[in-house]
Amino acid sequence: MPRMPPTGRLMPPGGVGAGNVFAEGQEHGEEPYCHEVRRAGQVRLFSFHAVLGPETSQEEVFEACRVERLVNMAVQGCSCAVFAFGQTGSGKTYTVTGPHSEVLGGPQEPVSHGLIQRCLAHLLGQVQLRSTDGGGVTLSTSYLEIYNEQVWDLLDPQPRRPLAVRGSRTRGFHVENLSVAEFCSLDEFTKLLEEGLRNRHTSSHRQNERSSRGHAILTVHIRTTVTSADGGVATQGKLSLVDLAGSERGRDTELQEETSNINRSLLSLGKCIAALVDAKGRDRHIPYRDSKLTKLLSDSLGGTGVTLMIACVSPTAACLPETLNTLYYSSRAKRIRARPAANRDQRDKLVHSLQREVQLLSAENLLLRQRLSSLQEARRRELEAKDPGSSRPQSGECMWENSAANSTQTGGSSEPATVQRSEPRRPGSSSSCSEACLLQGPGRETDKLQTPLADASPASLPRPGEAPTALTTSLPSCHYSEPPRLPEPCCPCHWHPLLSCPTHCALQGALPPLWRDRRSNETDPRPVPLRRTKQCMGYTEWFQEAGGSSDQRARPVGPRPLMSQHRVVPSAPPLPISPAPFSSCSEGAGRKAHQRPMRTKYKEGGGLNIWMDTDHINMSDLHVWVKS
Ligand SMILES: Nc1ncnc2c1ncn2[C@@H]1O[C@H](COP(=O)(O)OP(=O)(O)OP(=O)(O)O)[C@@H](O)[C@H]1O
Repeated sequence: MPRMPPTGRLMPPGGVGAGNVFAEGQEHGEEPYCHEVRRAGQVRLFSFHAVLGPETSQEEVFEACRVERLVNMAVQGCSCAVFAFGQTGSGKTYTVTGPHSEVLGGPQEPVSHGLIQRCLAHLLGQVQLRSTDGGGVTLSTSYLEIYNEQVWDLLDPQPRRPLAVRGSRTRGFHVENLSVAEFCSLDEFTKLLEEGLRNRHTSSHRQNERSSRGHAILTVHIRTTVTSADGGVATQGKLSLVDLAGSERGRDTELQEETSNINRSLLSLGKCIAALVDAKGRDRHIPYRDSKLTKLLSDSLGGTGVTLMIACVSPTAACLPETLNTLYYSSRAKRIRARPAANRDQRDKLVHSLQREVQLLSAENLLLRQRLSSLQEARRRELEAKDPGSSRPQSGECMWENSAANSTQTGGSSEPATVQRSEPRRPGSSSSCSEACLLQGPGRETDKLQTPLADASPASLPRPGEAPTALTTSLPSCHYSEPPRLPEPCCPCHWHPLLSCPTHCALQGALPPLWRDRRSNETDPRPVPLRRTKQCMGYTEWFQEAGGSSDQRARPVGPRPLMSQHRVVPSAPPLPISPAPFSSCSEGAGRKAHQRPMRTKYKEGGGLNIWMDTDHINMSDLHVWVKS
């Protein structure tokens, strides 16, 4: 296909070489073609993946640029883009949509179809193939123009005001309220395309009778749904066809503002390309925010997309500086390395993130169990060393009973009870609780706890005043034979394994603190402070909260329910986190300079940020986390 206007076919002596279209494809891997630019004996050599002369047909351009491959990738869920870039009047619009006169003046000859129509014909063929295989595909399109740094909806017949470009973590940069039209056939699409082309801003100037004054971006969204039973995933692919406005040296005062806006946004695009090529590592800054064009092309340029750039040049000697600019620009763009990846459906993404969460929690569980058993082992050895034969709990003894006794003795004083002062024994434990219960019980019982919690519907959750039957029946009777009396607290934070108590726990060095529930002591006249926010709730408290109606929860007067009676007390003893490798805090609070975020845990009613204290973690812990 000839890539130059008919007026530019004459090559003046000593003028620019004959190649006009330079296809830059990030995904091409074959031997590049070279293009020579000569002037006054000087030679500049550029290499491209394809160089197409003036005689090349539209069909040949489509094939040489291998646009079919991009369409196939878009069907598989990638974000693909095709840019036409170059000087004004060099044939960008012609390449992308075909000649103006034909597109807008009646039925277009198939032979002059541009890349857009050819891509769509191929795409519809692919969709048909897929639907015969049992997969569903939904096609929709949007068409916008960036004119004078304002975004206009080309599919809106009466656009009243420019649209805003917004950025979000999930959607990236996008245009608010942009119309998206669904289509099923090439005819339907052609109508939409013609409507869009009619709404474009064009002007006449010396180099082009009908020059585009803005950048046009046509985006085809390809959403696949899974209907086959092969376990495939739903994807959301995107194919963007971009007809950039031509770079030019503005002499015409009428078009001065348009020209400077065009040049400014092309300059921003050039800066982004340079930054993408030069910068290395994750911390690189790409100035996408400099213009709306770069914002909207950010995912195609530097994200997980694949981009093909078609550089159009004019062969006249007068255009040599612009030609060289275009060739430098596109040579640099060629050096961007793409990392194509399919965009999976949000639901699929969620499933994968939850699976990862489960993995992390399993690793955490394993780590905590290991720590627990090593502490128990150390304690047994210590006791054996002190008094041989007395360290193993006798039949009928439970290590936690002493703790309960201690708690009773202190009679509700706020002095913290620690293991150093007395041997802790689980409250309410019976004679059947053995050493194995201490070492392995936590794991078994955590599993038991999790199963009914996972299956519980809100209706099946216990209300205040009711015993949590589903849970109590699944646990050893020794743990629920009487209302558990919790050991005295040392600070407001509960014994959630991931919570740290910077003051008390560090001092005590053995047990993390337990939340002292003063409400269990009806004679205590002191007001009950609200110790923790919902964001910090452990699952046992969530269980209580979920069980009661809001009315019951908000009851201001009267005897308060004995919360400890409804509390599901996990049988695992408080974990020895001293000093704590993990700590948590609600959003934005408690962050220290030496703490680095590990991950975010999703919880209902708010987030729980988990931080890793790098000063207090040992390498084996780190290994587990990094590996997971
Ligand atoms: N290969 C070609 N064969 C025949 N005519 C062409 C060719 N390329 C471009 N033209 C004609 O040259 C003129 C300018 O082309 P076009 O509008 O596509 O340029 P452009 O690069 O989009 O310019 P601008 O940036 O100003 O919009 C048009 O009339 C178009 O039909």
